[in-house]
Amino acid sequence: MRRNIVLIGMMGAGKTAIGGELARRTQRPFADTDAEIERAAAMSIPEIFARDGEEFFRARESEVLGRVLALGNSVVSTGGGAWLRPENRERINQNGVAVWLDCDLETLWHRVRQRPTRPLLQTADPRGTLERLLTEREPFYALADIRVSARRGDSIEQTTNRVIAAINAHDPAILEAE
Ligand SMILES: Nc1ncnc2c1ncn2[C@@H]1O[C@H](COP(=O)(O)OP(=O)(O)OP(=O)(O)O)[C@@H](O)[C@H]1O
Ligand SMILES: O=C(O)C1=C[C@@H](O)[C@@H](O)[C@H](O)C1
Ligand SMILES: [Mg+2]
Repeated sequence: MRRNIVLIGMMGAGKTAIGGELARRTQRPFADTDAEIERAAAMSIPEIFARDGEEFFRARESEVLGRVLALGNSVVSTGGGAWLRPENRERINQNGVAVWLDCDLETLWHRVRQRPTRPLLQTADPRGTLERLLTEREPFYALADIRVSARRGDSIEQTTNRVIAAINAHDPAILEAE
């Protein structure tokens, strides 16, 4: 079994930020599906959504996810919507352990409100959209093997420590030296 550690959760939960730190701490390769999609397309995510639409983006996301999971023993940060596709959940569960960074609406909003990089939030009421997405998605995120609450007051280092502790509590073999 390839024990990837796969971070899932809402936009702004810290998947990219925590994933990078977790990879450094656990000495694993790091892959971020959003960054890989942007690199392969040589376009930003808003540009991909604008030119080719969300369905096209989701298809590229599934491809990239499959490719990075196949590397094995990596830390993989996903985009906020990746976990919602059943085929992606199945792939993640087959190739690693899913860690949900569970973050409250206020913290998410505080982090994403300044940035125009999330096309799904380009609506008349972005905070309301974020709240709706959180409500719709939470039951799916809750299917993850491991849940870590990404609390607002915690530093990236503190949250990473809690992710490592939660993985060890779930199955210490995941982080044992290979
Ligand atoms: N304790 C913390 N944990 C995580 N991120 C933090 C923390 N404190 C500040 N941040 C900042 O909040 C932002 C979190 O956004 P990040 O891009 O990591 O989220 P994401 O889950 O990858 O979102 P997306 O699904 O859009 O890719 C970053 O700018 C990060 O530096
Ligand atoms: O939550 C989502 O559906 C998304 C989150 C981002 O990571 C990007 O993957 C994209 O903006 C879509
Ligand atoms: Mg990210």
